[in-house]
Amino acid sequence: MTDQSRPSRPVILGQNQYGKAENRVVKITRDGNTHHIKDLNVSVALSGEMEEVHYSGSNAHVLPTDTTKNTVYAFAKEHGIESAEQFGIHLARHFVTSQEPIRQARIRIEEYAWERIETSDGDSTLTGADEVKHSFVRKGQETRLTQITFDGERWQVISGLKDLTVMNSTNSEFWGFVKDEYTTLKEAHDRILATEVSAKWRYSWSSDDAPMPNWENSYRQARKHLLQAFAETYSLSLQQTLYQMGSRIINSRGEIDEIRFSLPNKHHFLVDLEPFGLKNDNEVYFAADRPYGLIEATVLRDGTEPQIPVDLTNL
Ligand SMILES: O=c1[nH]c(=O)c2[nH]c(=O)[nH]c2[nH]1
Repeated sequence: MTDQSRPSRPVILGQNQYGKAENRVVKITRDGNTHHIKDLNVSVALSGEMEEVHYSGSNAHVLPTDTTKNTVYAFAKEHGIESAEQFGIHLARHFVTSQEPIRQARIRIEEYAWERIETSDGDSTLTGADEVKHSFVRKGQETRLTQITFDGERWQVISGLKDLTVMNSTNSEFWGFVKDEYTTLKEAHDRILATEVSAKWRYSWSSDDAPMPNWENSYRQARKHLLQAFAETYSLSLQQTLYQMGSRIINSRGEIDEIRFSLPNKHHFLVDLEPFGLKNDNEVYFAADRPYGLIEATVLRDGTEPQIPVDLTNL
């Protein structure tokens, strides 16, 4: 618009940008039995000739934010995610070169790092074809917790962890569930299973007359058994995985009698890429943050009384 044609306005538009923020894209690459994860949070901000949509509401220059979201997921399939930089460059170039009014694209990406869970040598219940490398723990330390109570005579020690995020990119199904008139969930025979483990375990030690457990070693071992049980369980529900994690700890650690889990089911939905002529062969997922299923239970040694409060959210 030239200066002559621009209507004079008492209030003018300053810097502006728009796009879809925080597109949570998870890409699984299957290299035979070995799976690789790329887990990104991608925010798109576009700017250019966007005066009219602000002044008059004309959308003639507006590529919908919904389209920018679809582009992120379609590009994950079409171009893969080699690195956050390569992926962001692809996207930015696409928006600026394909849409005349768009003069600048800013792509911000957070990448969440994952490392493989080392499985146990002999304990695994998986055999042969099941033994895929598909289990990951998110990098970054979990928070370790403990609560000590003493009444002058008896001790109660409850320890545990929170924010330990784990994912299996296969070996998880969910089907055969109750269906009523409101049920729309499709049965899943190969889904992602991901959760952020919050676990509190109670030590049987309660008297100064008994030897104290080695707290450092016990924590390390409980964490290890929990992770290995997660990785080595072929899961038909998160509830089953929860029980497996708890029973592995109770069976392997004589000093622990009870364990309480709170497991959010971090849903990963397959993105429908059909509208873009692309087949999504269990590769590109939308990682939803809410709502989430919340699976909670106590697992305890037979013959012991539960003592961990059910709603112990923070120690
Ligand atoms: O492992 C699961 N347990 C459930 O109870 C449940 N419910 C649901 O919708 N998805 C799942 N997944």
